Amino acid sequence: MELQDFYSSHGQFIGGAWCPGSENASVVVNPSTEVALGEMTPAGAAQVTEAIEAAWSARGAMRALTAWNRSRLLRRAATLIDERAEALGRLVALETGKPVRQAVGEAKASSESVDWFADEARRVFGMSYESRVKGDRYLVHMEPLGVVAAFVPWNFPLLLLARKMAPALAAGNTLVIRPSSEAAGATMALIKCFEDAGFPAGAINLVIGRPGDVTPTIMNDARVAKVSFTGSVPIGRQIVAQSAVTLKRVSMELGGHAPVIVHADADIDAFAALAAPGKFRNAGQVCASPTRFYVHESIAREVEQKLVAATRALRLGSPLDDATDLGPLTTSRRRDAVEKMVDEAVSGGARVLSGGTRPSTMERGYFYEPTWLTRLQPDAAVLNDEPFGPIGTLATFSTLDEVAAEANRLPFALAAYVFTRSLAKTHATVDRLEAGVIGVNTFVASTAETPFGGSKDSGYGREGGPHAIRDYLDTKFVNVAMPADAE
Ligand SMILES: NC(=O)c1ccc[n+]([C@@H]2O[C@H](COP(=O)([O-])OP(=O)(O)OC[C@H]3O[C@@H](n4cnc5c(N)ncnc54)[C@H](O)[C@@H]3O)[C@@H](O)[C@H]2O)c1
Ligand SMILES: O=S(=O)(O)c1ccc(CO)cc1
Repeated sequence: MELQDFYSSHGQFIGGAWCPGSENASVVVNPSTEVALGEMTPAGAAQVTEAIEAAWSARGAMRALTAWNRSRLLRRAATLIDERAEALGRLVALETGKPVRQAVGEAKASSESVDWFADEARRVFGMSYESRVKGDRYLVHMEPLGVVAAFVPWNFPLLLLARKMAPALAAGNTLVIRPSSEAAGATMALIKCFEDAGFPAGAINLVIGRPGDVTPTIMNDARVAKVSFTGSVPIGRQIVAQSAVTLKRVSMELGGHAPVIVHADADIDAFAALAAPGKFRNAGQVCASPTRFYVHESIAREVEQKLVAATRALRLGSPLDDATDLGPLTTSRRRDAVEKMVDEAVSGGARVLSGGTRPSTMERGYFYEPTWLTRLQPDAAVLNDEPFGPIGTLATFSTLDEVAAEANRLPFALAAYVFTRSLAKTHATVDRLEAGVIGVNTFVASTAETPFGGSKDSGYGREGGPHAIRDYLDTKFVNVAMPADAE
């Protein structure tokens, strides 16, 4: 099916039916060609209210499902996502510019996440314990919150959506989802997997619209009990402030600026082989992307040479080509922001070790060369603001005290990475780092079964792992006193 036909036949998903949006059409652009993939009609505020009403009405149908039923539905959705992974990945590649192999990997990881929460649905345990009054019982029930709103960004439109939908549905909630319009088709195709799995009508609602039409409507509606947001720190702050009006619960998965500490005893070849693809995965548009690389001064020269060589071996090109490692940035505003950061750093005296420009080989598209910068001024924007693009910075250190202070200097505390062969150094470094997730000798910091999230300005709440479902549950205490004349 042509993408335009898919946008027209799908669109918004409200109360179990696909329908067009009520607002003027907007164009979805292919970031690697700058050509329109098609047009879709965004949802207006009235449709967002309809979606909240549908989710509110479907609470009963979701509560009528047993945990085993919810588990079966999630398992079916996971299987469908897995079966459709190639098609889902292709949509992500077209809409966001992510290389197709990485995009298919994202679809598979989304399936794993839904599959993992299919099991979690059956492990929502309450408690029963002895009362301080003989014969009475204290019971603690875990219950769904009701209607949950999920705001999902464009950089991992499948995985980040799956990580919100799966625990919310496993716990028995209903959903109103607002994805980024940049990845409209990929999101619709993922929602279709849940529809085809057989969730009750109204349990899952999708509204793709402009923030001004969608967000205030959701935030001001007291029927929405919780909001889970992934995106930038400034928008996260706005949503937390707005949540006060109706006292919604909030989970925030915001930005990062991950430090990487490479100790003197690290395996340099293994590090360089992981660091180049790790840094430039999805063109650096990953909140956990490794960004500030601190290398022990005794190995700095060798690390720099090997890192630059490994980076030059990466293939930049069409996201639809299986051999591509690096596609374009997803939006022109991201490419422009990256370009500005690099140009300002260079004006301030930074040295470019590789990249530092748009590639001369690509005539169109929001491409930017994988870039390494060194000798940066401490106040350079790239060392302080999240680059969210293909830029890595290199600096040296001599002591753990010095590098730990530098790593923790920023208000972000999402991911951090450490490379060493020593267990003692591993523990000493990990203990000092402020981060929600830490990779030691690896850039894999998140799996379906492990908790992902940050603290400080990087937000709060955890996605993935056994902790995640707690954010979607309410606790009810029941004190069962025996009547004096009970039989
Ligand atoms: N944590 C992440 O995974 C993640 C993902 C995407 C973007 N970002 C952050 O966003 C920045 C760049 O992205 P951008 O140019 O799209 O920035 P942005 O701040 O405009 O938007 C970030 C995300 O929030 C959404 N958004 C914007 N306004 C919103 C609102 N009022 N209500 C609900 N959602 C809203 C957008 O659709 C997008 O998905 C990056 O610097 C990065 O910090 C973070
Ligand atoms: O692919 S993952 O490493 O699991 C991952 C983690 C965080 C984010 C948020 O940008 C995206 C992907």
